[in-house]
Amino acid sequence: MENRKKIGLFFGSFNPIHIGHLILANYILENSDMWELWFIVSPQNPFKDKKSLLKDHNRLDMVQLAIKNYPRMRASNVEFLLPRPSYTIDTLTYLQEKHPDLSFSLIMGEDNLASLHKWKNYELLLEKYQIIVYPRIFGEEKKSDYLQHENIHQVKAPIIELSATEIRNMIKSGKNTRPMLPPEVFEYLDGSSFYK
Ligand SMILES: Nc1ncnc2c1ncn2[C@@H]1O[C@H](COP(=O)(O)OP(=O)(O)OP(=O)(O)O)[C@@H](O)[C@H]1O
Ligand SMILES: O=C(O)c1ccc[n+]([C@@H]2O[C@H](COP(=O)([O-])O)[C@@H](O)[C@H]2O)c1
Repeated sequence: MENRKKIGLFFGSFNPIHIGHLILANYILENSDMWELWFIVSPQNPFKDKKSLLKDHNRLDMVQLAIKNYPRMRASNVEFLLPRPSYTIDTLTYLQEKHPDLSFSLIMGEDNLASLHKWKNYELLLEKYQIIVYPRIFGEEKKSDYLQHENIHQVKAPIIELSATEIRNMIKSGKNTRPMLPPEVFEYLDGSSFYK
């Protein structure tokens, strides 16, 4: 019988964190036996376009601002300190060794599950960790073969189809993004030149 405290890990670049992320995180905390949910801010990925990617610490700052009134959410910079590119299995292994008293699960959209077979050591990841999968509207017609796996748990979280890319584009063209961002994140960006 598992009696370690459960922690849900939500990985992303959070460039910036938006209300889609926050609504999902809150839904999972309120509808599961998770003790806490940790946002793992991914560092600048050398394989991705860096042009509009803010520095690691700016994205971490925004996550911290967004969750300051959510005591069961935390922001983690663990991947800033690990070798790059960051592979999820390596981060999970590191965290599990550092916190043997905690039990980590991965939170993932259906879109990411569809490409899980391309991830580093995905079989090990599936075997050792629980994965919570939430719905996304995405192009892939075929549902993942792993949906039936015993370590995959589907949740019916509401789908708020916002993307950070859309928000960055709106800021660039001078449009109002206030309703899409946590208020503290809106203020942080509004007073800066980021994405403009
Ligand atoms: N609206 C949303 N609702 C729930 N999950 C989301 C939403 N948007 C993105 N995610 C998921 O959150 C994680 C982190 O997202 P990420 O930082 O890549 O945001 P994004 O909005 O997809 O960014 P970008 O548009 O820059 O690619 C990813 O696993 C992604 O699939
Ligand atoms: O470990 C891997 O091989 C791996 C491959 C692709 C993506 N990921 C993780 O999935 C997270 C979301 O990926 P993406 O491409 O939707 O930004 C990202 O933060 C990575 O931590 C991990």
